[in-house]
Amino acid sequence: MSTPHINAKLGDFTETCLFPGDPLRAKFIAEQYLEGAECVTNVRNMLGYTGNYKGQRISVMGSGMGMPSCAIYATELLQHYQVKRLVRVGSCGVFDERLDLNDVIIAHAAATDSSFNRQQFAGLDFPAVADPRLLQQFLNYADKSGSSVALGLIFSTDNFYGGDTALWPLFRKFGVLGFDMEAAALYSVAAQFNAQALTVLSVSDNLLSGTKLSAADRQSGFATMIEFALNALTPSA
Ligand SMILES: O=P(O)(O)O[C@H]1O[C@H](CO)[C@@H](O)[C@H]1O
Ligand SMILES: O=c1cc[nH]c(=O)[nH]1
Repeated sequence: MSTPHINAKLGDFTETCLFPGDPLRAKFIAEQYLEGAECVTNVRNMLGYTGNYKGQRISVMGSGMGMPSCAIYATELLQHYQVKRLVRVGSCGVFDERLDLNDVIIAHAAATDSSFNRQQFAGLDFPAVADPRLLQQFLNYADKSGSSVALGLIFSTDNFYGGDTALWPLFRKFGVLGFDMEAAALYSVAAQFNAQALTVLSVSDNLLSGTKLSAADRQSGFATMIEFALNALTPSA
């Protein structure tokens, strides 16, 4: 079987799939962290892999950038490939002086400027929230391992370059830690298919200081976030 955007066979994906935006980050995770990783899909170079981490099978696939792309891959994985759990391991920009490059954030919910969720939900406001059991699992692992993670809201935007900085005080007041471009749609697509989703982000852009990671670091860095997510998903391994 295949879908318009995935050419894997049924059974090639495991129930749990890491879901970075960058397909080359997916390749990096597979090659650096998964034993026996095999590429299971490559349509449009949106690479997906399955391998073993500490003896447990796990998949990783790119989502692309932005909510429309993320929603296409999430839908096909959940609807056709029997994936049950999507964990976004993404990058983000922050405007909070307590956070800096490479810090790790867990987004328990996402506000958005996108109309995607209203289109999904009959024009009404949808609460884009992480799966509570998966969130608890990650928080428990953070406590147990002493991992430093910030827990908060994220703002998923359609507009990487055009954000209005005048909104930052409002966002701060409401607990928004930073920006990504996918979490809000990922959470509604997961809800639609009764699946679990969580977003973990590593800071790539400090919007206050203007410091930012290189393209190479966004592709092949983020070890703290990647190892945190893999270990939180395999706590007994
Ligand atoms: O690094 P990824 O996971 O792609 O996430 C962030 O990076 C991209 C923008 O550079 C957007 O997709 C944004 O959400
Ligand atoms: O959405 C994003 C991702 C990374 N950095 C940003 O500033 N925004």
